[in-house]
Amino acid sequence: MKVIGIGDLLIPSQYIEKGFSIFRDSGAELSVVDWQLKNQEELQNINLQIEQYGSEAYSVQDELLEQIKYADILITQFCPINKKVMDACANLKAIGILRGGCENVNLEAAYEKNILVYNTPGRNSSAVADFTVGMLIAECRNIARSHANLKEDKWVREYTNKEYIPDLEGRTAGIIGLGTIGRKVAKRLQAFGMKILGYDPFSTELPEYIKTDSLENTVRNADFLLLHSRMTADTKHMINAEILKLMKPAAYLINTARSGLVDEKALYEVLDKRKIAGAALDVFDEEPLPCGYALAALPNVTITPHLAGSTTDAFLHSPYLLAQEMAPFLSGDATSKYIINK
Ligand SMILES: NC(=O)c1ccc[n+]([C@@H]2O[C@H](COP(=O)([O-])OP(=O)(O)OC[C@H]3O[C@@H](n4cnc5c(N)ncnc54)[C@H](O)[C@@H]3O)[C@@H](O)[C@H]2O)c1
Ligand SMILES: O=C(O)[C@H](O)COP(=O)(O)O
Repeated sequence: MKVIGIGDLLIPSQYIEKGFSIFRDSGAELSVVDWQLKNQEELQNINLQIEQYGSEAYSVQDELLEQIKYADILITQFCPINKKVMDACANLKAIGILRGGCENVNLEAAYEKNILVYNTPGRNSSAVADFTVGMLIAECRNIARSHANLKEDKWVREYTNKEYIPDLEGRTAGIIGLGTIGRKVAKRLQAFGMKILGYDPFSTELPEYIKTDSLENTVRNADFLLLHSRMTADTKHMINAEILKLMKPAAYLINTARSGLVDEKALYEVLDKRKIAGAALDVFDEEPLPCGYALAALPNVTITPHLAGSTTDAFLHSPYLLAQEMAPFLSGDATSKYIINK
């Protein structure tokens, strides 16, 4: 078996190479190449746009196709594995994706060609869950804006949310999407003494401290509304102007999932008019943020540049987790794994 890892700017080839130690025992022939991107901006735009337009919109350079054409197994995080790539790799039997989502794989094409697709759910779920809690506290306790003010020699102790600064204990977290990350966030917030209410039409076997309700009731009751759903055609703008109207004036919205889950213009309106207390956002309709982005200028928003999943631990663990997932395939007793995005 020839296994080829394709590194990118987020998981460079040296991390993939370390993760290959598990594959090594199977006697596979291992190599790694890099998907050469012009710059970080290109990667981030591709990450977002893949989910919007489908991976066939992107071409992989001919030089890369030449390097990977004999692969039996391809491993990558963000490199588009579209029909063109599958056509170029005549022996391809399996694709391993170092992500929870497989939006950069043309799953239909893989299915037609009988190529198995493996993903790595939860590879950075602890990273995102930790970060989400940090964002929540940073926003409602004015940590980031106080920091920015002090750096400019400004001693400011009062902000627009001065009537809405909550203790977390006893408050309600409304979690939309109770997958790997949503559940880890729930566990962390429960430890703060918060009540956990959630909405996820597909979730099963939840811990007893997570109560579920409709989307509307979850939003109505939340002191903190946290978005952790996957981005699909069905979830696009699920948090629209009508839903935002249901939020309490003292509530905060935290989004470390995907910006498309929220109608960003409607969110701007409710924040600008102080219909909700504030928001903390790691993801945006346009990434990297262009200069003068309206949301960024609001005084009741904490923002970060799509950083939630980026810990060294997550990058290091990803290839190991995927290799474990694919071990049965390498030892010849694969159960078919065709991933269909919800
Ligand atoms: N900011 C970052 O750096 C970063 C890093 C990793 C993941 N993410 C994003 O975080 C989100 C969660 O990731 P995950 O690994 O927990 O995914 P996951 O697939 O484990 O969980 C997603 C959950 O969304 C649920 N869902 C689907 N449709 C829904 C709907 N209509 N309403 C409510 N819930 C619905 C699914 O049932 C699932 O339980 C994803 O959007 C992912 O892209 C962001
Ligand atoms: O950059 C991100 O948002 C994540 O690393 C991608 O997360 P996903 O693979 O779970 O969609």
